[in-house]
Amino acid sequence: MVTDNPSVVAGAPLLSVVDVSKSFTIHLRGGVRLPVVANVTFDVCSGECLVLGGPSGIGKSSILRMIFGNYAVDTGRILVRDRNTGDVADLASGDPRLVLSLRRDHLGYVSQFLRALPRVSVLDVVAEPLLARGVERKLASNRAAAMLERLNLPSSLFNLPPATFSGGEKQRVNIARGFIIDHPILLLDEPTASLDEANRDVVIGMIREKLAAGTAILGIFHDIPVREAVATKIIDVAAFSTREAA
Ligand SMILES: Nc1ncnc2c1ncn2[C@@H]1O[C@H](COP(=O)(O)OP(=O)(O)OP(=O)(O)O)[C@@H](O)[C@H]1O
Repeated sequence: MVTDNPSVVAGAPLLSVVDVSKSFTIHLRGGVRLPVVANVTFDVCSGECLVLGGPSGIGKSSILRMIFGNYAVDTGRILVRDRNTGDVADLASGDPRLVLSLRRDHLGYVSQFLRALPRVSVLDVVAEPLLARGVERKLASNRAAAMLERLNLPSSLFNLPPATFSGGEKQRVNIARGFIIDHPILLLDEPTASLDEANRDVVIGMIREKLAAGTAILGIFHDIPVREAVATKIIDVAAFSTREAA
């Protein structure tokens, strides 16, 4: 990591997960607790793509959701480092305002499924993160269109809401929205699961560009060619599991 600020430790991780554990309480089953992971500990540095591996149901998506603040952690810390100042914030113990500000400035997340408001056009769905940061509408729309064109989404779809799109089309909209901002940390939950080979290759290229620009990426890729193309390190989440895979 290159910085002019002496307070920043060169090569310090942008994301550190420290001794995190998580169990779910199933209220419909009389409050039974299902432990999922414990002692989850790893770092992700600038330019690194750490892949979470392991069997279905072992807790990979839950770890991403905890890091994005969608799931609360039971114990442990999720440390997000500011790459300019070196300041570190613990998302795990932060209030919702801290979580929102870390999402705005540090954490991008591409989930498996697009959650879009009804009647909002694809262009607006993708441009929204830029508009929220004060980018002028025309410029934001142009950048959204360029991103969607790169992902081979037909321009005839740009002004439609994505609710009725195919799985692969929705996934490309989701990727465009997640990649349009240069977040220092990017969380990817199977971003290529519904894509054909040509579009998968486009996404591999986009991920590699982010890495070259210094983004710290944490991802889940069941697709082995994608994993091999982008991973700098793979962690087997079974090592943190507290139970058998589902
Ligand atoms: N909100 C929730 N409430 C209750 N249990 C949950 C919840 N979210 C996840 N789980 C359970 O936690 C376990 C881990 O799920 P998770 O989705 O993290 O696994 P995964 O490794 O990502 O699986 P896959 O590879 O199939 O996507 C599963 O047994 C799942 O049923």
